[in-house]
Amino acid sequence: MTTILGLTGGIATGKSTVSAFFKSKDIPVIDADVVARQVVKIDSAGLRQIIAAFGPRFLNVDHSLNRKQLGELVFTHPDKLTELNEIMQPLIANEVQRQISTFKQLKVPLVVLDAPLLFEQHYENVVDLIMVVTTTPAIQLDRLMKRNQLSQKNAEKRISAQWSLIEKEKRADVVIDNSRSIEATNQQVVEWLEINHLV
Ligand SMILES: CC(C)(COP(=O)(O)OP(=O)(O)OC[C@H]1O[C@@H](n2cnc3c(N)ncnc32)[C@H](O)[C@@H]1O)[C@@H](O)C(=O)NCCC(=O)NCCS
Ligand SMILES: Nc1ncnc2c1ncn2[C@@H]1O[C@H](COP(=O)(O)OP(=O)(O)OP(=O)(O)O)[C@@H](O)[C@H]1O
Repeated sequence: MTTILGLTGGIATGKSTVSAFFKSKDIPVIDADVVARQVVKIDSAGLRQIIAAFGPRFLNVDHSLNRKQLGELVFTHPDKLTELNEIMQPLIANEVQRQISTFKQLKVPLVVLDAPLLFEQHYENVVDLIMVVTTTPAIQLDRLMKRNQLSQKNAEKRISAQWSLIEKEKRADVVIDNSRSIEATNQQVVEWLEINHLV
């Protein structure tokens, strides 16, 4: 039997940091952000749909998607984010399901699904357990501003495009506090995996 562990949290709370730890332990990770890039790669049907909806100004000269420009639009215009989600979420869900089926056929014991929008896009029924990586709102804002070179106002808009951390924590099987060192975070993950006989 395959256990699917959903890994989520808020933007910049540390999902990629925790998923890197799983990968270092040879536990396979399906990364919804990576899938989201695959479904809009150059010449894909997904990219054609986006350009039809948003216009050719969102293409780079090499005909790839200009992610920075599209991000700036959708995270400051909620109606545009809804439109983007309507195009992208079915494409992402399809590919995620395909990858999960493959791992199940191969009887891989533990697979992680790293999905920032796990709750918002209703992946609860796709996973067996949910791990929420969290931190304080102040640390989240600070890490996001630094990583993406965003003003406080734009970082706050990106945070508010997702459910609040409190709502996500309430629905978790385990909450990992990523407010201190990465080692302290990894230690919490290992302890929980061991207690639950997942490694
Ligand atoms: C708007 C886009 C082009 C901006 O690209 P960019 O390279 O700047 O950001 P990236 O994809 O690395 O996402 C960074 C983080 O933003 C947050 N985020 C991304 N998409 C969304 C969304 N639709 N709603 C809320 N938050 C989102 C997530 O926390 C994600 O980890 C891109 O985020 C996108 O295509 N989003 C729609 C697809 C999606 O929903 N992806 C999330 C996987 S479920
Ligand atoms: N414990 C930590 N201490 C200091 N910095 C950290 C810690 N954990 C993560 N960071 C940094 O915070 C930023 C956000 O972390 P990360 O990219 O893992 O978040 P994420 O949840 O995957 O983000 P996104 O939702 O955008 O994909 C990164 O720049 C990362 O290097």
